[in-house]
Amino acid sequence: IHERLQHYEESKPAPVMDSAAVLAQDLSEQLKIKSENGDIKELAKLLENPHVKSLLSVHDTVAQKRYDPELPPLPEYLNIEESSVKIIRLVKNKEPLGATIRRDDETGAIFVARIMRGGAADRSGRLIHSGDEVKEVNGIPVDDKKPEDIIRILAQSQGAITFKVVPGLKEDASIREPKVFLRALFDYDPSNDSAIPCKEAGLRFKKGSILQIMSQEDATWWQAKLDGDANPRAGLIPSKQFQESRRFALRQPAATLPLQRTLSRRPSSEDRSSILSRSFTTSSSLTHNCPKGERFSSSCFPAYPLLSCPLRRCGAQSCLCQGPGPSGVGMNELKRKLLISDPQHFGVTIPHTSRPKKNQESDGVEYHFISKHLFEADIHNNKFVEYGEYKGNYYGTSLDTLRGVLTKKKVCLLDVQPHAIKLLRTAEFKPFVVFVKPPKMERLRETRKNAKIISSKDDKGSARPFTEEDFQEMLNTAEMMESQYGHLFEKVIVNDDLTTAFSELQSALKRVETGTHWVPVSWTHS
Ligand SMILES: Nc1ncnc2c1ncn2[C@@H]1O[C@H](COP(=O)(O)OP(=O)(O)OP(=O)(O)O)[C@@H](O)[C@H]1O
Repeated sequence: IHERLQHYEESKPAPVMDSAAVLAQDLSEQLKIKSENGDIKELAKLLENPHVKSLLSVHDTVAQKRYDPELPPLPEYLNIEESSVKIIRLVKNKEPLGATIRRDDETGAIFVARIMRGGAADRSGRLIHSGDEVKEVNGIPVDDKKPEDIIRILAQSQGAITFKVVPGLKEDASIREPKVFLRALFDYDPSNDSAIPCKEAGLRFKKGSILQIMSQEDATWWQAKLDGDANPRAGLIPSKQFQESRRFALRQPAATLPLQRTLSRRPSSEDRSSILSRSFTTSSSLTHNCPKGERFSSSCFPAYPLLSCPLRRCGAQSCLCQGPGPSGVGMNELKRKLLISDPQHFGVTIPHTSRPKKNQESDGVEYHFISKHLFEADIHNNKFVEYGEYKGNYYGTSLDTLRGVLTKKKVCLLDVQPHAIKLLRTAEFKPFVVFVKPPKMERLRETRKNAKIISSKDDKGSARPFTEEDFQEMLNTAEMMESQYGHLFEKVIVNDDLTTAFSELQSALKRVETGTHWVPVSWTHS
């Protein structure tokens, strides 16, 4: 009946009047006076029929929207506990009820542990709440039952289910909770999670999925939905705090990320003519403006969040950050291709240096040449996205040069270290961070057969063919970087075949610039 009536909910039939019973009564009185006609007699008889009278009375009740049952007053002898019992009838079809239960170890009482947002119980007008004590299900007392038995009764029931509950006192705070969106930074499968209170209620998701957090009422188990999922019912996921505490407990002593990429890069103008390869961090004497505790070292790994900060959909982004990628993986090659593909649309920054200008160089072309004193003052005033020192000279990318590219309405292509990405993750720069990673060893050997790497080990920085060690180092570094900084990357591109990787990068950028995508809420405030 419930399902059939739902059909009428859409057409919303409106009553012509809400006092049909009174009208029928009046009519019936008048018809009695003129009872000689056969038809009139029949109509009068019909209107006197108790079933018709009841039908019209029900019609009027519905038309007047007087649904609330008129309950008899509570008997005075009822004790407080009995007076707080509620009988609830829910209509359930094949989908799960959307509630989990728990048993109090001391008293054996069964409680509603949580109501899954958007589930059948939740949609039935929030009649049941977490914290309610369940006394009976379909007339069967549950105090001697295990939660599994009750779940079985519930799973087998269809149609109306009757609960007798003692309402809990706790207010359902989650109704007022704002719904937040987060990006998952790990894969989760509830069937492999021994800690989850109910595996069936768990939500499976993949790293990178956007989760709509429906309830954070429980500090350990949040309720979430996958963004865009038509199923209205939320599932359980470990809360941010809980997942991070578990990961912390399991964490291995952190390995040291090889300084290879940071230390192996060479001053650009000395080694490369291309304006795109303005890397300047080169020797082991390098110093970064990396905040304390965020260098590539074992003792100070950043706390890697497993769920991102709150997100919101937003339009185009202004700055493409590549990196940190392993040396030789092809970042400059991809950057060069992008710039050639649309020089009006993409731009790069020109670095600053404190080294003396060479004869063939011009200020503002290869570098902005400034004095060591001024460079140090700019470091002090946090004017650099990142900087380094090589052979006693400073090299760095300033925030102002980045702003200069952006004011020309260009997308700035930057190749920076993780700490710099963090610095740039603001409403002003809105970076889209791409991590370029190498393919498997066999494919590296195949694709890089004729490619040359610019050697960082010899000081002249000459180009030479890739060696097995280069490939291995590239793979190891990529793995380390992904595991430590994966949460900063919006897109991971495997640079196997260069043309394929390039078109993947191009279409990702196009999507970002033309469509909407998820960015931290804080970026959308300004
Ligand atoms: N997919 C690919 N297939 C074949 N060769 C490639 C591919 N990608 C890049 N290369 C070649 O590998 C070499 C190194 O590439 P590139 O200079 O772009 O790396 P990089 O990541 O910028 O290195 P570094 O950070 O050390 O400057 C170049 O000769 C480039 O042409």
